Amino acid sequence: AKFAFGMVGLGTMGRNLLLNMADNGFAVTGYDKSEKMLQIFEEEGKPHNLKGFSDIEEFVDSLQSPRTIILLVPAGAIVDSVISELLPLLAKGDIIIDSGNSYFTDTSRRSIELAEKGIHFFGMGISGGEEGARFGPSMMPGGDKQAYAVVKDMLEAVSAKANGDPCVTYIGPGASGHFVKMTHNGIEYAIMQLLAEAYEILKNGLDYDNDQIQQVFENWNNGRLKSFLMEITKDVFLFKDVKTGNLLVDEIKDEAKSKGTGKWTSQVAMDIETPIPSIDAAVSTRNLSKLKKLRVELEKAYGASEKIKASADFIDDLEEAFYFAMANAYAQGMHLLWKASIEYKYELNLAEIAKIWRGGCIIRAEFLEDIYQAYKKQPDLEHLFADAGVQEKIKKSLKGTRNVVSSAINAGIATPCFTSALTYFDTLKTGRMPSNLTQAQRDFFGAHTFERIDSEGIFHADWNQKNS
Ligand SMILES: O=C(O)[C@H](O)[C@@H](O)[C@H](O)[C@H](O)COP(=O)(O)O
Repeated sequence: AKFAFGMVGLGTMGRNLLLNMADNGFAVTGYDKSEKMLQIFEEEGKPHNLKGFSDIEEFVDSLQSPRTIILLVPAGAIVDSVISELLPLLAKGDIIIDSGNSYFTDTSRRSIELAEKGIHFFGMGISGGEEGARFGPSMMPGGDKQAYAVVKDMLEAVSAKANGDPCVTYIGPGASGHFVKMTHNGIEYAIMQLLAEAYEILKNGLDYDNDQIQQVFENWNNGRLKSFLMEITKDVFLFKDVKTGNLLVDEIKDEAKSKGTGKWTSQVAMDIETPIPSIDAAVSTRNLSKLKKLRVELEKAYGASEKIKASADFIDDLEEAFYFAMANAYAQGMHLLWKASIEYKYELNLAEIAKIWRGGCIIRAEFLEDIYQAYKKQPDLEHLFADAGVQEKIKKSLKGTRNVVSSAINAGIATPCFTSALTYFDTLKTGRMPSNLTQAQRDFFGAHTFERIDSEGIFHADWNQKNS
């Protein structure tokens, strides 16, 4: 019998997703040029008697029609070369699903090119890492709505479940799936940066040792800050380095790497004028962390940060500040999706996106239930902070947040993500901003014109003229 689904790329993610599909009773096969990958796949696939191919023609020929081929290969040119290898072997109505972290404009180009050839193309974000792929990821497929019917049952079966709901839904047309995944990663960067800043405040601001730090994250994971990233963070502070006997985290270089999805999110947000400063701060801070030599030199020149003069309830304030800043990171990401849906005509359902992010993905968290309820209640909600339920919680966290951010600033402890969240919030809730002065200055030095508050029209003033 022919296979229902085929995977190109038998790296860990590709293999794990195939095993997950086989566990759910789907007839699957895989293709990879590397005999080694094929061997590992067949070894791991023994319980299901899984067989793969290193010959692409045999692979395509083994699939039932319409053929559904999932690509899990590195983003970029490799995706295009795999597609051009497959194309001559495919027929109208066949489906290709690119599940790597592809850049959304590449996905929209590919979906247009392939549609002209009668091939249905999906750009599908998959989140949850290797573990997620194996036992239940969150998936964000965008592409041809009709063709989605062919893969819907399979995706729902293999996906993570949150309150019994599958963590997958049809996201929208074209590159909407990869756009949503990119934004997911932007939020992921911000939450990870917030955890790093909380760690810095506890360690260098309050002189907490690793056990005390572990306890704080453990407590937080038992409360409203419960999340996948909080969970792995509390476990990181328990993980010993066999070599030194110390915690492994203390043996790791303080230089963060990145593969680009966070940067893309910030770049697009700038392009469509929807500020996401907490995510920008996380991207910039990873880049600053790479300047190790300069940082050490400047610490010598200017001195290190000081201890925080912490009030008795400072740890409670820190929990409030984390809640506030975390909410800001999600709110900025959701606002970017709201704007992108208009800008790129993605018709995004923000409630459904929050719903599928409640399980399986890296940013899964208790708070996503609040986000889901807010957008379910008001599907056209422009900004999460306009939701009454969220407003109450945000208001309660403000006092603690201001105390933590000002204490860190006074101690010289860098908190770019906490601070940018607070300044973003304070700017966003300012009805009359000082940008009238910016307009005056632009018109003064560049005749860039301005609008008046009392009448329609575009105005320019002769700023050098003496007041009569
Ligand atoms: O949702 C996920 O499963 C992750 O986000 C996944 O996509 C990957 O781990 C990131 O791309 C890492 O990104 P950086 O290397 O840029 O941190």
